[in-house]
Amino acid sequence: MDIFFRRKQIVRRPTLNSVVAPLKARFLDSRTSNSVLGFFSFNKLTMVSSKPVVPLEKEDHARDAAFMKALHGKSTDAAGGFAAMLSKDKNAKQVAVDEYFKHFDNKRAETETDADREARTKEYASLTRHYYNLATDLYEYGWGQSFHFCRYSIGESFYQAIARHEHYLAMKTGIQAGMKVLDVGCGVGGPAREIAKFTDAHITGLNNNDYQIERATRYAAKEGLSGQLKFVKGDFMQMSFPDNSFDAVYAIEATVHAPKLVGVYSEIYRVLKPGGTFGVYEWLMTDKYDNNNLEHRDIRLAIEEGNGISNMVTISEGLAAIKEAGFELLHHEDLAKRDDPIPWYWGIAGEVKYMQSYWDLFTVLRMTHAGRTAVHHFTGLLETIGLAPKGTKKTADALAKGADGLVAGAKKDLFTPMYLMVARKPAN
Ligand SMILES: CC(C)=CCC[C@@H](C)[C@H]1CC[C@H]2C3=C(CC[C@]12C)[C@@]1(C)CC[C@H](O)C[C@@H]1CC3
Repeated sequence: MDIFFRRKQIVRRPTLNSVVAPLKARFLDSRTSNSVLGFFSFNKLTMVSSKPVVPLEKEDHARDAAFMKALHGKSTDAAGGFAAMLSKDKNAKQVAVDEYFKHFDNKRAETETDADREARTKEYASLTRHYYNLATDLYEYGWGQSFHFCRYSIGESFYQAIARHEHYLAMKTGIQAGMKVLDVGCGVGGPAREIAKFTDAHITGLNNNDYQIERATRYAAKEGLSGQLKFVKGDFMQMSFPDNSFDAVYAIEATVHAPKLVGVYSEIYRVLKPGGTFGVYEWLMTDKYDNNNLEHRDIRLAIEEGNGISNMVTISEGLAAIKEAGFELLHHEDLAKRDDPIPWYWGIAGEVKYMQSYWDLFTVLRMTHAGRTAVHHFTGLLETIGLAPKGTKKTADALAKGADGLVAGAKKDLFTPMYLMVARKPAN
């Protein structure tokens, strides 16, 4: 409480903190007495051939569902990202902002230590969940409902290219009609809907963010796909599915949120049937990345902060992780290295010259520097007049900084968002 005097009388004026603190307390985990909005407990470890890989955060689905309701309320039903952004609860939003940015505020590449990175990985699930509590509406507004990059060809529209990237992974993973398929880190379900229509498979989307699950479920129903698709809440480092439950598994630019890739790949291996295939587009630093090089570290940290990532690793580490999980690697390739006429990052780099049709203009302008500057000022204005909750501009700025990191990483050949790995769980 902050105290000030009015007409010789002491009046207690609630500060944002005095409102937010009880809200944080409401989401305390009674079992651990940790603030599970941010902290973790060592109750479980992922194991690879009986070796512990990484401590896992304790899950609490009831707490997450309550927080989702408090923060997003009826905005789960809003027609588009921008409309949804305006109707959040401002105190809950402050909690999400604090819980996400505590991992990155005042952290600089110059002074970053291994302990900073380790602290982030210990809270991987809360970090990512809060990132998507903050970023999902902006993603939908600026990009659509498929949260990934893609390759582009001449004359192809933005959404056609996005769908083609999804079809390609479905094809490489061998997804067939009637198969039971898992989508790990499904976002709001754009790829799952497309792949379900493309292949006639049954797809389960796994996601740790309740808001995205609500939106994914609603979009699937709207397209009449509820019988073919379902969306399940859960941490991909500790899945609730029994062993050997899926014919195929895919993941599109999602497993990078894991604290350790071998952890999530091992869970995928466990739930996949023997002989089943796993296909992934992975975000990785290339093997040119040198953690002792300040410029490289700066780029990696900007990508992590702007994209909700606790610990991004290199291509060699990604390949080692998939093998360590037990997979037989069938194919691996950096698709960013294909000889494409249009680079994957052109949209976020604001290179309008690559636009393929005037129809794309509306989509593409929102991704460009000009579009981002407009969002920066507009969200600032909306916050000032009280139409958008505090933290909206900070989130938009972090996404923009992350986008600059992605472009710098791509141009310096330090980063790829489309390292394709296709792997098989050996048949018994
Ligand atoms: C975070 C991971 C692992 C994957 C998401 C990939 C992309 C869909 C996003 C990465 C950077 C994002 C940005 C936007 C949309 C979604 C991404 C391309 C915006 C264009 C949304 C509108 C904002 O005003 C600017 C954003 C820049 C970054």
